[in-house]
Amino acid sequence: MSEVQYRQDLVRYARSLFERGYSSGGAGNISLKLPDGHILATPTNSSFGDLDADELSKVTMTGELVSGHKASKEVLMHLAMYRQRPACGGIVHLHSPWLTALSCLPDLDYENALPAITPYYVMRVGKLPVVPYIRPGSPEIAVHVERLSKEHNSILLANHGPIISGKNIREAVFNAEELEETAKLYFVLKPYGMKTLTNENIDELNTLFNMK
Ligand SMILES: O=C(CO)COP(=O)(O)O
Ligand SMILES: [Zn+2]
Repeated sequence: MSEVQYRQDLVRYARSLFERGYSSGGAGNISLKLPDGHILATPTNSSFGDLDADELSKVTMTGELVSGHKASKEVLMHLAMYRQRPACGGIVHLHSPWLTALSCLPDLDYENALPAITPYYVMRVGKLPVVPYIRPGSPEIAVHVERLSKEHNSILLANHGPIISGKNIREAVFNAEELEETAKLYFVLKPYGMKTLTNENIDELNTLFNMK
């Protein structure tokens, strides 16, 4: 696949997320790993709805701009995740409504914000640890993300939103969609209580269908 195709992919997935309400205004950022080892990211303050493939920010693994517009203020957080997850090829950070609502709950379990309520959540994400609130763009977020990324492909930033990875941009977007749906189900079910999968159920899924 050529770099032009990677650029087109990023623009296409971003627009799809924008059109389905996963991102509004200039919120969120997306990146992918290019075959040359550099990272292609959304420029700071850009909208997922109207990205220009030629203006995307190309940065080195240490964050120096190679070409394009100034990168997202969260690029250090993305780089921290790529460093800890060598098989990761794409990352999505969103302010999607259900996950952001979840990130604001007073009684969040910081070890795992979402219980195992459905098989696809277990297969694609499994656990969702939480980083305490830190202002957007702070390099301190990257320190927490670096610490948690080895074990987790998705992390929730308190009072902010999720950062979700995958082996490529397509898988990262699929993981994001699954996670957002799971957060929505969690809120729908919360007044009624919910039955979660057992450890045996989880082990079976992880043995047969681990997509993380
Ligand atoms: O979501 C965001 C900050 O957390 C958006 O920031 P950028 O526009 O710099 O990517
Ligand atoms: Zn953000």
